[in-house]
Amino acid sequence: MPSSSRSAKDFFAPLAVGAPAPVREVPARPSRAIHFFDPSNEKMAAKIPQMVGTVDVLLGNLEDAVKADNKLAAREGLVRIGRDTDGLGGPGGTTQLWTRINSLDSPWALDDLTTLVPAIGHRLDVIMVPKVQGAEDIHYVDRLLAQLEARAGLERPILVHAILETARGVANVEEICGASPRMQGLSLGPADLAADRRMKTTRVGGGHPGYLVRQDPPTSADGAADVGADRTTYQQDLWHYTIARMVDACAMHGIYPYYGPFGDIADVVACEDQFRNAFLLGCVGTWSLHPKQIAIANKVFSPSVEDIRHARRVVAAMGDGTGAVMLDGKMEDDASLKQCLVLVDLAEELAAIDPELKKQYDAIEEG
Ligand SMILES: CC(=O)SCCNC(=O)CCNC(=O)[C@H](O)C(C)(C)COP(=O)(O)OP(=O)(O)OC[C@H]1O[C@@H](n2cnc3c(N)ncnc32)[C@H](O)[C@@H]1OP(=O)(O)O
Ligand SMILES: O=CC(=O)O
Ligand SMILES: [Mg+2]
Repeated sequence: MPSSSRSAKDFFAPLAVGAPAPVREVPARPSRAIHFFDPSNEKMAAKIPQMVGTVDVLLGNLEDAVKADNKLAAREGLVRIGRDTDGLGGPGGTTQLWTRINSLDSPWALDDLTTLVPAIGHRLDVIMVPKVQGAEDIHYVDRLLAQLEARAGLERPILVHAILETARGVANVEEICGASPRMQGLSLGPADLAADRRMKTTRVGGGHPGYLVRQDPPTSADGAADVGADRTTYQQDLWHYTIARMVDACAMHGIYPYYGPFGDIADVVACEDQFRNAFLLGCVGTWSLHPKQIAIANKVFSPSVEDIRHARRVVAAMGDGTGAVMLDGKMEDDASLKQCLVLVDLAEELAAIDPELKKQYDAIEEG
């Protein structure tokens, strides 16, 4: 039952006469990397046509990281790219086209929506809304999009993705996810969230060496603790709590969770670790801020050949899917089978759009 102020019977009704019918199920389209670009940056914009087909999602960013003086140029640049780029966005697109609009309290958000939907609404797959505080923000966008879609004669609804980057947004995460059938997913916004929570960090995502636990001190023969002794410390994940909440809220509402930005572009190793933590916890993808983060995201958010080999063995060993069996000294049953099916299904979805991955997964059967 969706947590919305609308009754269950009205939940899937269009919000404006002539608007397309809302989706009943959010399409599971691969979106391992949501690659951000600034459409007002001519060098970046020029690279977009050749990036189609090399990344699951291209996102024209209009919000933070676009200078205030360039907001109009970014919006217009995105309209041009959406209109003129083959294979980008819409039902037949090989790469999805998303945008991140400006925040709803900014001077730009209204014009972002009223410009983009009539101009390139047929190409736009998902609109990312930043700094979402509660269901009321989604309801506002939901109704406005329905009106704009009706006026533009669009045949399919544009989906909505919220960034979780305020304390109130985190507190309201379940109602945000259930606020509209348009809700496609959520991304973690660690930079704004850190500021809003008054965390004492200065980074865009990732860990912090000060957030750690330390091994207990050794004790001497008389039982005294030697607190000055060298002790191993273990850096902890600042984002574990929020990602886990986000994953549960998304799973409950049948929508998709994503990690967000990793700002240390040079540290490709820690970036991969952060992405993998999110993947293992249930996220389906992440943002990419720089071209070199696309390959990292594609690698991490595609199940490994080893995992698929194992998952297929469990599926085969479990026969009709009930009971318990032993495989390599380990017990497998209905629950581990379900985990394996998550991986096998994901591999099939990815293989359908990624020929290189398909070759690797197909080779498992031969080998
Ligand atoms: C907290 C948040 O809100 S995060 C989301 C908002 N932030 C963003 O969207 C940032 C997007 N990324 C960027 O702006 C840039 O990648 C930066 C500023 C991080 C680094 O930019 P640069 O210093 O130019 O990077 P670098 O010199 O390595 O770029 C190499 C090439 O890749 C291009 N490039 C860099 N980033 C991108 C991108 N995101 N998309 C496409 N091309 C890009 C550059 O234009 C450059 O092209 P060139 O070889 O023709 O000169
Ligand atoms: O928008 C992203 C963030 O981390 O803030
Ligand atoms: Mg932000």
